[in-house]
Amino acid sequence: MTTRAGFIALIGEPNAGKSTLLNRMVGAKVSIVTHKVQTTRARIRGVAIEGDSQLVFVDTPGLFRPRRRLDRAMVAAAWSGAADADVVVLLIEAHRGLTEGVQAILDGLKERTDDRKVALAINKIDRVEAPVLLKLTEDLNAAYPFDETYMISAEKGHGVEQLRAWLAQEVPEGPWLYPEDQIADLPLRMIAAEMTREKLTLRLHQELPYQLTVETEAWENRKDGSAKIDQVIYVARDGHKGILLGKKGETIKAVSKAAREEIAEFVGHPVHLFLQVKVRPGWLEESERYSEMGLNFKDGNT
Ligand SMILES: Nc1nc2c(ncn2[C@@H]2O[C@H](COP(=O)(O)OP(=O)(O)OP(=O)(O)O)[C@@H](O)[C@H]2O)c(=O)[nH]1
Repeated sequence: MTTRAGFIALIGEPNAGKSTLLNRMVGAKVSIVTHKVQTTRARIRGVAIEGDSQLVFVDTPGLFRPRRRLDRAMVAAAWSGAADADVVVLLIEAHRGLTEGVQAILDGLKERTDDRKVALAINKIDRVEAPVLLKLTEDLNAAYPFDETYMISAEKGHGVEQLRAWLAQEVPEGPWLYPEDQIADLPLRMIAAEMTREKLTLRLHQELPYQLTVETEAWENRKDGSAKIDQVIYVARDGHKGILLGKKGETIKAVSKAAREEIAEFVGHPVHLFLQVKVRPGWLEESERYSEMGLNFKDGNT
């Protein structure tokens, strides 16, 4: 059997219906954090199985919070946050159409240099008449060369199956990223590691060494209701350590603060986060590092 697996970034303005769509695609059984969707900013939001494909949904949390204007810089940052996605889905609202915010996202998409596929999903089609929808499809495809356009209603379920089937065929061939029995409940420690990794990505942008991973080594729930969490950031080279620490340690301090706040919000109690940077040249070859991330060890993973 040929399996496929990949990461999918669902992007869009606030209120576009990302959570609704995600929940529908993922289904209650395998969603991770559906009960806290609005407040959750874990990068991995859910895992869906479609035939022989495993679809791992990631998001770019916090970057599309309600604002009057989405400026280009923010959209660019959002894009770099979604950088490890294999496929991108831009979700827009049918009745709002090509807003300034959507335009900003399109501008951000155009700045990309890779050839990743991007699908357009026009959501909330239940709120508009057919002619409006056709005109909108035309306008949006004139504004950006989408690989596919789907007209959906995340709430009512229209068109969602088709979108999911397309995603299943677009993710790359390869072993599943999560063992089937782990999907229902990605361990908290892994989610916490993802959060720290995300803060590193946001802070370091292009500078971020590709060969980097974050692990939660220890998690101690204390009597006072707080948790002490120890995480290790593994880098492949000595030089990378300096980048991560920053001048007088200011980079790592800022990352630690941001990650601590986010993890605390997620778990709902105070957190003491301790980050350590370790150089381990061979970590990419160590299967243990992969299982710690909830991934299957596989060679040649790019
Ligand atoms: N009429 C209609 N409403 C929808 C549809 N999909 C989502 N909604 C509604 O749109 C609102 C926003 O949906 P969410 O899924 O929370 O949107 P989101 O993009 O995750 O929002 P943020 O978390 O703010 O980024 C909710 O009230 C949904 O019920 C749809 O297909 N039709």
